[in-house]
Amino acid sequence: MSHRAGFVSIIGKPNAGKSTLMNALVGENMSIITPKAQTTRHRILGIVNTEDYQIVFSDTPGVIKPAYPLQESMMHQVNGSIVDADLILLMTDVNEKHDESDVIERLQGSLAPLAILVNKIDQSNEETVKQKIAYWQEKLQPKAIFAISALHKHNIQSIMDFIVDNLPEHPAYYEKDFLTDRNDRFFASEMIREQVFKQYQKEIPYSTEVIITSFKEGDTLHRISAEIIVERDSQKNILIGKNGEMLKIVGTYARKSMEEFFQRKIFLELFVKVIPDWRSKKNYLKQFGYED
Ligand SMILES: Nc1nc2c(ncn2[C@@H]2O[C@H](COP(=O)(O)OP(=O)(O)OP(=O)(O)O)[C@@H](O)[C@H]2O)c(=O)[nH]1
Repeated sequence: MSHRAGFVSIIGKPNAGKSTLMNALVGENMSIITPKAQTTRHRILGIVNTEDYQIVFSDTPGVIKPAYPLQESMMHQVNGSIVDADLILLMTDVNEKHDESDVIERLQGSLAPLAILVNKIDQSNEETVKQKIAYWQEKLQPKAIFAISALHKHNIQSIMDFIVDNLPEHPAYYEKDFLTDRNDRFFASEMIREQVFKQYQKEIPYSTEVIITSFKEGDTLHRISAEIIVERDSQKNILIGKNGEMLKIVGTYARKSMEEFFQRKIFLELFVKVIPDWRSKKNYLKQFGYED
């Protein structure tokens, strides 16, 4: 059989479980996962290679109506990955109460085959799952519908089989040892951002960006320095916490994630910096990698 390769985009609302699925499919923790919506801000490629095929997955930010320029950039990345897709996986939460018209609108115009994934069935019952499947069947007539639990890796293999069956015949797009388009600095910054999303409430996570200012690689130890950027002095105080306690917690957990990811000891230094309104300023968004 000849070689197959293609781009598979995972699209859906915030919190549907896209990053959890991508990690389950790729078998690595490429995308950070938190209980808060809008955790993923960039399109991230995760690549699965075998001798016979190459699947290039795109995890994408959740579809929202953008309220500020950072979110506009996030939605450009969603559109880009829909345009590129050979196959689209539409991720939906079985318990989603709102209609998903904004997601469906974005998919219009795409000719790529569509599979719908009804996720989090571990938090549902047979009757509801059946109703959801019937709903999506009628609404979009997809090529396939899967009831899954990304978290418990339930039905993941059926999705993989479907994808491989539907991949176009094509030579590999990337070298076969290539697993992602992102570098170690990106993953390091994401592991810090993950802790900011987990440890703080309200607007702090959404007002935060993480910049790696120094990354010195060693055989047994990586030395990493990072700046956590917030929008206001009040946020800086919350981030640091009384006697620096909160920042210490972020640093400890982020360091542990990094040690596991890089399989090295990590020395991590964190600084907090205020850049007023960075999420709305094109020059900062560009500098932070959001505008292409
Ligand atoms: N119970 C249950 N929870 C899940 C499942 N899949 C994902 N989750 C949880 O849902 C939350 C959101 O998961 P993510 O994978 O970050 O969702 P996402 O769609 O990438 O979110 P955004 O980055 O906001 O677009 C996390 O707390 C996950 O653990 C599932 O199958 N069952």
